[in-house]
Amino acid sequence: MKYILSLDQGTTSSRALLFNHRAQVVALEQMEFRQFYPSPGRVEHDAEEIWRTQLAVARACLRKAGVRPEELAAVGVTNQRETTVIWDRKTGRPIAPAIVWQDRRTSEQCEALVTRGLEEVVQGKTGLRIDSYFSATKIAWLLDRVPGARERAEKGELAFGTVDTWLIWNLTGGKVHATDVSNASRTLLCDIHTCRWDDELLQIFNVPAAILPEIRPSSGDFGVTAEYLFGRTVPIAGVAGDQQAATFGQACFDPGCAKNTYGTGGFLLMNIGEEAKLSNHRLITTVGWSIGENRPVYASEGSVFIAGAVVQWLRDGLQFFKSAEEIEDLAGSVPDNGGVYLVPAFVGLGAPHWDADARGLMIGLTRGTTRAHIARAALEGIAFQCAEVLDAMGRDARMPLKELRVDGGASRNNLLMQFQADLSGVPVIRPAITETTALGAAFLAGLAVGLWADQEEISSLWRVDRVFEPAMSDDERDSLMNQWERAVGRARKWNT
Ligand SMILES: Nc1ncnc2c1ncn2[C@@H]1O[C@H](COP(=O)(O)OP(=O)(O)O)[C@@H](O)[C@H]1O
Ligand SMILES: O=P(O)(O)OC[C@H](O)CO
Repeated sequence: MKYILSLDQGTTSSRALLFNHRAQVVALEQMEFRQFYPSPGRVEHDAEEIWRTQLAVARACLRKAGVRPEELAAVGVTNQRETTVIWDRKTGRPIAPAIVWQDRRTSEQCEALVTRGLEEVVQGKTGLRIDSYFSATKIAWLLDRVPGARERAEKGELAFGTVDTWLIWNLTGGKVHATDVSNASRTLLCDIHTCRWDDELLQIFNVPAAILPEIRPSSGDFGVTAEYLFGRTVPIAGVAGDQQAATFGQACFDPGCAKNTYGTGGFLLMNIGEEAKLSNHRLITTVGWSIGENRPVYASEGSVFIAGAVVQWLRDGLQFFKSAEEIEDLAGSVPDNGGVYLVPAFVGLGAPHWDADARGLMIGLTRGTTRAHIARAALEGIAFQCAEVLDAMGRDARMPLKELRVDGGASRNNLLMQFQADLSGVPVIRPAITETTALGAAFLAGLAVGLWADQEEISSLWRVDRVFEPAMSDDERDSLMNQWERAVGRARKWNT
């Protein structure tokens, strides 16, 4: 029996999962690590702690399952995206804390680039917006602030990587400095049409080429693990950013197939095929993955900043209930929202509004409003935001969405899933294995080493747990969406 060890390095925890050839989870280990908030808007990680926890859970996972390293067919890596690490190639030590994707310290630099009129050329090449979310301005910030760093980077003494690259470097004992196309496409430095680093972009963002990793296909050769880590070498054969990996793990192989992850935030990705079409509706275009030498597959992406986090807020901030699951019964105890709308714009609004100054609001309150109505409005607010992104995706792709595949903690909520199906007018499908991120990396690795023959075989491993069919009339849906849009209109630009 052969297994795939999948390393899932997320924003708040490092996880390792072992999958067998039937794509079943054999063991899972997880460790949280520290978040640093040195000042408002800044979020940092200790890259060495990321590596330590990742290695620890990988070893613990093998121990727990009683699987020997020689039984591993390959290792897959998937990761929080955009987070930026720079280290010394000789010592392997980071020159500064990692700047996390949520960190807004480079917002001003981004605004300056937009003012210089560079948005169009950057969007045309990268599919992204000029925003501090992505890696490029984080790299320049580190090079300009850490004494001597820029000079050392130009001499080739320093290495940059997103978290995948950092893990691969450490897994291979410093032998491989590489990233995959999906992670490269999140840096603002990669031309997504050619999947190469682009000189004009490097110049715009002031990043020296000598610091960059090699870009490789997501399913392919990333070297082997150093012998001292697991007792023998194992090929690293699949690498992808976590949202792209989840899309692969959901077997969204056909254009028009979309997935939504309902975690802290919501990440919607739709397969748009082998051409990097840009969005006309304020979404971003990103590389999904590439298999060996095949053309890459692209995805349209919309991020909703607050999804499951609104449930956490009701639980911890307002003490509505003790555990997140309880929201379903509370919200289900009333037949509808009673006219209440909750726009969870706690940190502004993401796609498709991109309004950093929007703030949360609750509207439609009457003397008859109860906690149950508010709980229901909170769940509905998650679905409304996702429906707006889906609508933008549908209009961009000019193809009707066939179904929405879901995963993430809040996808366990049946009321929410039914409401999402009702609003979107398409079936919402929850798979049997909801560990789709780790599974996607495992699939990419397994394909490269021949554990699975092709994507058809993978599709046959993906199984449905439950389908939520839309059951709402068009009139009712239109009227709800209309009210939601009015509520969003009032939340926008509040912080100005
Ligand atoms: N039954 C539920 N109904 C609604 N939200 C839930 C439920 N269970 C968990 N959540 C929410 O899902 C989120 C956790 O999901 P998870 O996929 O683990 O997120 P992340 O990977 O972003 O940490 C939390 O924000 C939590 O409030
Ligand atoms: O680690 P997650 O699941 O919060 O995902 C983070 C995303 O990759 C950020 O773009």
